Amino acid sequence: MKHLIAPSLLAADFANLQRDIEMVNSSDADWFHVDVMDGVFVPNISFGFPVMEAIKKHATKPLDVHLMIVNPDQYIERFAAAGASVITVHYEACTHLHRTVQAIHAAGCKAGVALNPHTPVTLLKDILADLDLVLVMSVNPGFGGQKFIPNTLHKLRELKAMAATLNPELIIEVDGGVDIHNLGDLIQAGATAFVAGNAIFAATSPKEMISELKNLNAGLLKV
Ligand SMILES: O=C(CO)[C@@H](O)[C@H](O)COP(=O)(O)O
Ligand SMILES: [Fe+2]
Repeated sequence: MKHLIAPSLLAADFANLQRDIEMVNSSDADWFHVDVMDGVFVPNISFGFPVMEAIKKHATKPLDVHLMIVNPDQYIERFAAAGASVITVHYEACTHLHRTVQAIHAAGCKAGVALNPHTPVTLLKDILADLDLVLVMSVNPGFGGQKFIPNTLHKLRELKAMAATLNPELIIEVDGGVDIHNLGDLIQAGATAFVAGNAIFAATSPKEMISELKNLNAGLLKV
């Protein structure tokens, strides 16, 4: 299956959000990546329900919601009601991760778990079969426009090997510092979905950059 591209609206122009959403609607992108930050789990605050509901009103593609918040359980149903298709919680923010994943599924969404750069993928072994997606953070969460951490490539390879036996359908998403230069290596390492903020919205033509990212021919790269 062709890899998925999820432009991160964190890098969009919030004063022209509808324009940027419509650009993504008409592009080769697959999902909208929606970064929710609470100022507690991460040292930054992005936006909450009113903005997400406004995004949902205009978006014609699924919302891939990345919750960088403590106590995500408290808000699963509200994020589902606000239009999330995928809800990803952080491993580091969940005491009862299995229960949280069940709650995401009960709310009718795909369930994802995100790992900070320091968190080993092996910690997901006993829950991998219950997940739809694992999001491997390739920067420390909290900000767009950061530099890609190269160790991510090892983590992706390890996760791909684990998923081959435990959950072959798993979507392996990578988030942070992804661009046209490292995308090929990331595909080869096993990632199947790519978040990109700066690489898209700071490009001369964001829509063309989405097409370049989407159509990078992984077939020409030896997987
Ligand atoms: O979750 C996050 C940051 O915490 C990301 O989704 C960023 O928004 C990605 O931005 P770039 O690194 O691609 O600019
Ligand atoms: Fe994100």
